[in-house]
Amino acid sequence: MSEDKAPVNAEVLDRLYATVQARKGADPETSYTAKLFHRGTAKIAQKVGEEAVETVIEAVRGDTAAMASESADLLYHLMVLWADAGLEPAAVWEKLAQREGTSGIAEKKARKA
Ligand SMILES: N=c1c2ncn([C@@H]3O[C@H](COP(=O)(O)OP(=O)(O)OP(=O)(O)O)[C@@H](O)[C@H]3O)c2ncn1[C@@H]1O[C@H](COP(=O)(O)O)[C@@H](O)[C@H]1O
Repeated sequence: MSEDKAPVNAEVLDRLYATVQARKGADPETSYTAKLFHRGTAKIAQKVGEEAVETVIEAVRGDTAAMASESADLLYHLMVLWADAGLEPAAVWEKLAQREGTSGIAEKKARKA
């Protein structure tokens, strides 16, 4: 791998979010992200729902390559939804970090107690 190439790992999400943010106010004719912002929250939310459904369809079909592609579409549209709402990825990463080490079963029991 070349030295100057950005690493392909979860940091790609932070870079993607920065790109998405930078597209606010861009030309909807040349930027798909700007086009989504222009179409509004309901349309962006609809796209997130569609991509989520396409992802789970590929999971049930057992096509992991198609699932990876649909998952990328889903994450991209989710980033656009976050940016539209003014939600920073760091707030989500923090939630996940807070949950580290807590079993989902134990958490659910504590909620019901
Ligand atoms: N990661 C993505 C990404 N993933 C998917 N898509 C686009 O999402 C669209 C989804 O296709 P669909 O057929 O579901 O959508 P559609 O038919 O156009 O929309 P509707 O008719 O459903 O309204 C396709 O046009 C894909 O190219 C993306 N578009 C952009 N990005 C990232 O965003 C950056 C900025 O893109 P622009 O804003 O276009 O410059 C790019 O460099 C990428 O890093």
